[in-house]
Amino acid sequence: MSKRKLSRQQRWRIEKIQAERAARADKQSAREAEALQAGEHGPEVPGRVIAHFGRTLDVRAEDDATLHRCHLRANLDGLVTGDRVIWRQAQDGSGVIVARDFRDNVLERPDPRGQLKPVAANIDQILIVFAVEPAPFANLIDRYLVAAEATGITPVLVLNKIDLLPDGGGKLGELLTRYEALGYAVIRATAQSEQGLEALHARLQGRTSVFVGQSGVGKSSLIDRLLPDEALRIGALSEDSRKGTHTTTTARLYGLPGGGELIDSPGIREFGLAHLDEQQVTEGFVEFRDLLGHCRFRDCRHRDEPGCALLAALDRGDVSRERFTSYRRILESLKQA
Ligand SMILES: Nc1nc2c(ncn2[C@@H]2O[C@H](COP(=O)(O)OP(=O)(O)OP(=O)(O)O)[C@@H](O)[C@H]2O)c(=O)[nH]1
Ligand SMILES: [Zn+2]
Repeated sequence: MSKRKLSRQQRWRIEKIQAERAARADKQSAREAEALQAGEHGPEVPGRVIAHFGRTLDVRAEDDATLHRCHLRANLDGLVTGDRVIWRQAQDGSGVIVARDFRDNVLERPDPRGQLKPVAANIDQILIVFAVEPAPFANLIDRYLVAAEATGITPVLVLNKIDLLPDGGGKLGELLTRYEALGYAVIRATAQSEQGLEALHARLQGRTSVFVGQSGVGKSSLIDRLLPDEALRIGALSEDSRKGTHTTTTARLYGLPGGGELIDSPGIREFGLAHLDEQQVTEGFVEFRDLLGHCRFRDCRHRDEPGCALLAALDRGDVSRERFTSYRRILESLKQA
């Protein structure tokens, strides 16, 4: 047998395997389509993914907020917590997801191999929690803001542990005024008392939020207060997921008793800056945006170039020294990473 013939035969085998695989997938789709057509499922209704475990997902019906264990139609993939979907209910209360709605946005995180993976979708705001103690190190808030800006999701600053704040607000008070002047919402909170969360409750109403922030700032304490009923916190879990290890890793959507929704997972809490490039960092500084494109050189890197619009704004005092230094430091740290 000639070499060429052999390779043709190999090709034929591969094609045969692929055809068989496609046929199997078609068959499954056909079975599903048949079941759907036979009226074994109810009408198409909207829902939201509140957790997912591979090809099995928990979906909350939008009309009555009931939870349903659903599986995916064969041709649908890559759903994440927070996705809005169209699904159909089976007689036993389970369901099949038939379509995914457009996403307003998606939060991504690098997997262990460094590849970006979506973890949650349709988030209205990223609550960046920091605290009086441990005090945020220089640039920390800017780092989070830049990372949040890159997702297109609105960042909100939450200063926790205000019970530990010195009279007059101290240095942190000044810092916050600076961010408020840039247009960021700043919420003051303390997990020490129920009244300490009033501003936070108001901000969470009617929105889907995630909490991020450095270790020890009180994210767990705040979330425990917001979801006081433990049953509520695990209420969404079905039998198998409670037994499995998924609970600690996958993102989950919780309805807050005071209104609003929270998507939470250890991975989301650690959301940071790892995967940004220089342009994203530059655009992540909101006060730079109107200046970008006005430098004399199109490829200006805003270091010491003549006619740099950013440096001119810095000289005029329109851009704060602290923020500009922070910008430089963040770029430096990207190079080292
Ligand atoms: N004084 C004071 N202490 C607080 C407040 N919120 C949380 N703490 C304390 O701060 C410590 C850290 O709180 P956690 O809720 O575990 O912080 P975390 O952000 O979830 O930390 P990680 O789980 O490491 O990410 C705990 O000892 C809390 O009791 C607050 O508002 N005021
Ligand atoms: Zn420039």
